[in-house]
Amino acid sequence: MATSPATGLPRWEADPILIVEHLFMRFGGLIAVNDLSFKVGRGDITALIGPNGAGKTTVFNCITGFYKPSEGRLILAKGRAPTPDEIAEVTRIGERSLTGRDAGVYLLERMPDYLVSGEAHVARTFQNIRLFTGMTVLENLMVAQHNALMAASGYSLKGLFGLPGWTKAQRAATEKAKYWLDKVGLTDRADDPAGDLPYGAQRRLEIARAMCSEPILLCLDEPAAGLNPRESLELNTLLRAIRAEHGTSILLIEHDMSVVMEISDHVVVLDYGTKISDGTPEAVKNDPRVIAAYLGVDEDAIEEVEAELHTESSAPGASA
Ligand SMILES: Nc1ncnc2c1ncn2[C@@H]1O[C@H](COP(=O)(O)OP(=O)(O)OP(=O)(O)O)[C@@H](O)[C@H]1O
Repeated sequence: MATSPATGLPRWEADPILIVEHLFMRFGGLIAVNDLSFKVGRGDITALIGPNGAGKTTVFNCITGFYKPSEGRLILAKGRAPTPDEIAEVTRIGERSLTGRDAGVYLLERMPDYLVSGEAHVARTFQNIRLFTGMTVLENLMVAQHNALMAASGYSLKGLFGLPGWTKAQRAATEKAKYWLDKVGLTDRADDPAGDLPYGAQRRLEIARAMCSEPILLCLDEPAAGLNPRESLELNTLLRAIRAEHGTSILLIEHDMSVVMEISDHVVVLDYGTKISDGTPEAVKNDPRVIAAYLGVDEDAIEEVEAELHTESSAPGASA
């Protein structure tokens, strides 16, 4: 577990990039997310897991501005952990963010999706792949940089006349697209329609597209869904490289436990919209409430699972 050298606390406590506080999401009478609080450590890979219908995608939709939460605060901290005073100040003044030279505090629940991605630099992928299937692989990565190119054009005709600022921005966008094509192993498919790629390659392209917007937090909704074991291993390598080489914090929803347990620093478990466990992969894996939720047993059976786990771990020769 990555801990802060100064405090010995896990990184998600010592230096959170995202703080989810008392999040509620109601759809009519259904409470999809019920008083959820957790933190995402800066530079960590954090997994949000739970049985089907637990509320995971709803949490993503709240963080990324697709849904406006019924209640709760979603604090994104750019640069460094915010002080309680900074959080209180931005909340009090009713603004979406408070930004300085080296850091910024964003209240994501106050921001529409295009500002969550464009200003707070939170990018996401979807459970059902959403590429522009008729465009080429390269074009998909260029479209992802549309905001930066529009800004360079001064929202004017500069681009049409090929003025230097715009030409430079366009070259930088092409270079970035090439870099990510190489990273995800799709350089030789650059000119093929994205829809022609095999499923695993489309998933990698989605991640490359998200990375082209230079996010500080990358939210991946089931990135390993539909991948074969070899592709799952490649995904693990790609996500580790993104974290190591770009310092991007990653929050992922995943059902594939080989991915979750292998690469996560921190795991948060939801069941029926409520957090039932939060800790290292090892701690969560052995939490009787998590085992019970996945096995679909009721509250009474949790004690039995707990007792069984205890017996197993204290049996002679049992490994820790
Ligand atoms: N827009 C919506 N309107 C009404 N109910 C919704 C809406 N979105 C989600 N729900 C409900 O909220 C609950 C949580 O759904 P959600 O998709 O967040 O779960 P999940 O954990 O992501 O599930 P899965 O692992 O199957 O993708 C479900 O009961 C779902 O039917």
